[in-house]
Amino acid sequence: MRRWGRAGPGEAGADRAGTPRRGGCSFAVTTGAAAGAGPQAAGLGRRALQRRFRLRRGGGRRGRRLGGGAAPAPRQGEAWGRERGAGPGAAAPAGLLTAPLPSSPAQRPATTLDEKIEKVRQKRKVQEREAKQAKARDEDAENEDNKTKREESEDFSRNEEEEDVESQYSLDDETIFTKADTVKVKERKRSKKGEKEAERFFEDASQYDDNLSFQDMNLSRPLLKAITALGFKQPTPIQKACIPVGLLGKDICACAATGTGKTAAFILPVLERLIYKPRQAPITRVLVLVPTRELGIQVHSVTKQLAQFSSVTTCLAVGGLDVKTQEAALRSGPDILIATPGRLIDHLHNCPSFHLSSVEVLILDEADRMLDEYFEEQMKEIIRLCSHHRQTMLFSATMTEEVKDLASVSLKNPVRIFVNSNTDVAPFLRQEFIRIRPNREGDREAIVSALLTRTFPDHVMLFTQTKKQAHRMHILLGLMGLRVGELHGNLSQAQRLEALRRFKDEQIDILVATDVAARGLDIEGVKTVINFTMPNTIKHYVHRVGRTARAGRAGRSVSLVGEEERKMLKDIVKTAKTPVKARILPQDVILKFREKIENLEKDVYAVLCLEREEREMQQSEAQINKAKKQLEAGKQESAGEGLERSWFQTREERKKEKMAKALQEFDLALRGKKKRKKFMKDQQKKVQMTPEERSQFEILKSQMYAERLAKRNRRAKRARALPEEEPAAAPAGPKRKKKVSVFDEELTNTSRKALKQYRAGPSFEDRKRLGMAQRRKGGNFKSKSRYKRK
Ligand SMILES: Nc1ncnc2c1ncn2[C@@H]1O[C@H](COP(=O)(O)OP(=O)(O)OP(=O)(O)O)[C@@H](O)[C@H]1O
Repeated sequence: MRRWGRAGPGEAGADRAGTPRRGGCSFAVTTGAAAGAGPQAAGLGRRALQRRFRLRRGGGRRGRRLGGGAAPAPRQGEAWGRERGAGPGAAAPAGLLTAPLPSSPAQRPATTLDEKIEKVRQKRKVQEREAKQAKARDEDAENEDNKTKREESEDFSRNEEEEDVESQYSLDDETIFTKADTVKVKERKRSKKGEKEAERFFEDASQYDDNLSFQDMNLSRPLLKAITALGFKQPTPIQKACIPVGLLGKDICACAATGTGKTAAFILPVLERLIYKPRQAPITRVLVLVPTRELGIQVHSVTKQLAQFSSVTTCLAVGGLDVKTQEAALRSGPDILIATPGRLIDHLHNCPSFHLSSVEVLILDEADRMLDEYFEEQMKEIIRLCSHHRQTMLFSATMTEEVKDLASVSLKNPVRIFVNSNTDVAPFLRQEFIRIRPNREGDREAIVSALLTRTFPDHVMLFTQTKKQAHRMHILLGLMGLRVGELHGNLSQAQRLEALRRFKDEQIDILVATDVAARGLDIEGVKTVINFTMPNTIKHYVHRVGRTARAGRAGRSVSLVGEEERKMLKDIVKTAKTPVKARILPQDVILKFREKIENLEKDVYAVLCLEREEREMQQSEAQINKAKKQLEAGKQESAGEGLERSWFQTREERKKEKMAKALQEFDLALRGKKKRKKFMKDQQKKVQMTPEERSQFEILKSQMYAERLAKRNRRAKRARALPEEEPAAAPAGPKRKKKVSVFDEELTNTSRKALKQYRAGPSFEDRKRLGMAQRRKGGNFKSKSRYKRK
């Protein structure tokens, strides 16, 4: 039962692609700047035509599966395409959003990955047709009577050109479709210990008035109008709980499941405050920090939609978009600033008139991520620069409860609002798992391909652990004839946004992504999330599967679980509120797909080769451009224009800092058994380092240990702690007594008698003996005496 939801599809505010409605927003300008994004390649037009041809004929696998009623592929270049004046199929080269490209070879159009895949597919198709014709000719020679039959077949093969490709790359074997997967309910093993009560360390307002409506919340008319325009009928539980507390100006630490409307829960009270108490001068009063650029764009878009009937101004400052435009927008003092930490610090250091001392409200969306080690230094810097008298609000679906983790934002009497526990998945999510046996790890690609071809053909997000994996899956699935895109950190910002847009506009059916797309993204209509491998932590899992089953809708996640990932699966089953399912694919289907993938390996290689060639070309062109730019910069510098931007932390610095921190902890851990044990435990709990970082850390660790050891050996030792020097191997023969000097004897003799004598000073006989000796040498006994005491 849905208790809340939108008023209906296609209503106002449906545009969540980040297209702003009002001017003055940096995103609008910068996306506009990206307009030049490469021309639309001819290959794409051909592809669209082929697809239309296939649908018209009612043939083709996809057409059949969709009941022949599938709409033709959306016209490329619609929506954003018109605004940006670019063919969406063409990915913009890196840096396009940040600087105008010089007019020279770099403007040479690059082909997209999809075009390369299509090229390889076409080539393969020609080869196969030729092979088929050759085979037919052989048969013809053998049997003259079948001549007419052969002609028919050739005719057919010419006409059904497209069908050939489909059957080769997709599925010629009908059993693959007819044989269904088995789905069983997974038994839940309840923890005997029982659930640990959450530590209650500040005021708790997790209980909310279920009958509260937006009208009861004392929100201004412009906000109520915007809420209606967005199609929100009832507030969601987190909105019911948070908005009244937020309006009181209290600090909040909130947790609610994915897709339950946390963005509106923190933006609405803030907008109300800004409308109620208008600014005297143009200053930034609200700062919203988010971990990823795409999320920044989305939060900015939601904020603009909610503020559309008020005079509140907003600004977006995230990486990958034009710096100069953002600087200009910041100088105008927007009321609300939405930013990623890195770009914000960049502006704070390089834009003299911009500061955070006027910030009245600080919001951390995905707060647990913002407070983890990755952003630690940047967050310290930002919080240092913010006003002390501010309201702070923290939101996440996996909100931490550890006081020490929250300490850095110095919350003042914060109110804890946990509508869900921090391991709860979205309420209408159906979770499925596919077991990968230890010796069948190589089946993952085949299983995912089978799922996407047979069961979940569209509106799917496929999460992989690495960028390389994501890229390979894009190629592989593309070669199978599926409409795929990829989203990860190896792409330029323009390419990332383009992939997202194509997925939202249903130009592609499957988006292969890394964890960069796991948090916060609200893409309407995602039906299925597939995990190629389980993520590192349950938190990551909750966010990944949270890309579906949003806003009261149903969704499904299918995760492949290897032997090593079973522990996480057990934890998920334990905390699940609805039964978790186990899906089993028929073995012969998996085998069929394995075979298909093996046959496609050559084509994958061909696509990779095309990519490499193109990359090399682009690199040399980029070098030429760089040299050109340097020449120009030289001229500008001499004209006094070349001002360098200063950076808070370079990537290298951040890496070094991370390493230094780990080493510091290790150093501490060396000092005691207890600390060492704790350190080891903490290390296990922490998010894993990359293999390179781990090996570097291990090297540094051993170096450090050696240094400590050397230092310890160099340290001056106490006489009594000195180890006895090992006597050299004594020569054979009678033992000779070692001659000990008086000096040695006196200094090393620690017997009670000798010490007493030392304290009492030299005896009369000694003094006499030494005095005589001194006088003989012509010295003064008193001043030169070895017994002289201080
Ligand atoms: N009161 C409401 N009624 C109907 N739909 C709503 C309401 N509030 C928010 N939504 C919609 O719910 C969807 C999810 O909202 P939002 O992105 O804020 O979720 P979230 O809790 O921040 O998710 P995540 O944890 O993944 O970041 C959005 O499409 C939003 O428009």
